[in-house]
Amino acid sequence: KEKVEITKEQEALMRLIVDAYNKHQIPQDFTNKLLQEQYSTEENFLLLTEIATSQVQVLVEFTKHIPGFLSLDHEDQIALLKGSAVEAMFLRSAQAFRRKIPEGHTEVVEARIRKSGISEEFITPLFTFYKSVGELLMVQEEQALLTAITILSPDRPYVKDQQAVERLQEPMVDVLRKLCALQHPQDPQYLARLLGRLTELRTLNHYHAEMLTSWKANDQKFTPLLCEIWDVQ
Ligand SMILES: Cc1cccc(C)c1Nc1c(-c2c(F)cccc2F)nc2cccc(C)n12
Repeated sequence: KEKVEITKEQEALMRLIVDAYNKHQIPQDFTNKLLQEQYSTEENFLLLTEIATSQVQVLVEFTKHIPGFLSLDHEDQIALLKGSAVEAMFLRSAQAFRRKIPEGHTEVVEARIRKSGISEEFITPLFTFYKSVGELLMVQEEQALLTAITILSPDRPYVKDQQAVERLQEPMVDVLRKLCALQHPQDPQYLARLLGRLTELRTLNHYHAEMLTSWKANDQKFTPLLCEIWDVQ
C-alpha cells in the first residue's frame, strides 16, 4: 500500500480553508436564543430568518477566503454563491446542530424548527440530512473542505468558465481524499460516503425552493439578503 502523505502546500491550503471556516461562524447567541423560553411560531420563524441571514453572511465571508475564488470571473463568483448557498448552509447548520448545541438541547432546537411554520414535507428530509451528517462525525478539516468543494461545483447554473472552477475544486478534493485515508484508515469507503452527502444535499435544493415558495405564498417576510441570494421578489 503506498504511503499517503499530505504535501506542505496541501497542508497550507487546508490550514487556510479551516481557519476561514472557523473564523466565520454564526454568533453563538442565536442558537442560545433558540434554547430560551417558549416562542410562538412567528417568533421562531423570525429567529430562523435571522439565523439564515447570518449564515449567508458567514458563507460569503468564508467563500472570499477560498484561495483563488476572488480571481474567478465576478459573474461566476455570484453564480457559485447563489448556486451553492442552500447546500453550504445545510452543511454548516447540520454540523452546528450536532456539535454546537449542548447535549439534550438538540431536541429543544429541533422542536423550535418544527414549530416555525415549515411544512412537514420539508422537515423530514431536513432532519434526515442532519442525522446523516451527524453520524459521519467529520473532523473540522473535513467539514471545511467539504463546504469549499460544494461551493466550487463547476456545474452550477450560469457558470461560464467551468474549467477555472474545476482547477480550484480539484486540489481540494485531493486533500480531502488524503485526509480521509489518514483519518479513517479502517474505512476505505469514508470519502465515498462524504461525497455521497453532496448528492443528498442536491435533493435538498428542491425542498428549500418549495419552502421559499410556500412561505412567500403565506406572505412571510424575508431579509433583503435572503431575497437577493434566492431571487425572492
Ligand atoms: C436557520 C434555519 C435552520 C434550520 C431550518 C431552517 C428552515 C432555517 N431557516 C432558513 C433556511 C435554512 C437555513 F438557514 C439553513 C439550513 C436549512 C434552511 F432551510 N433557509 C431559509 C430561507 C428563508 C427563511 C428561513 C427562516 N430560512
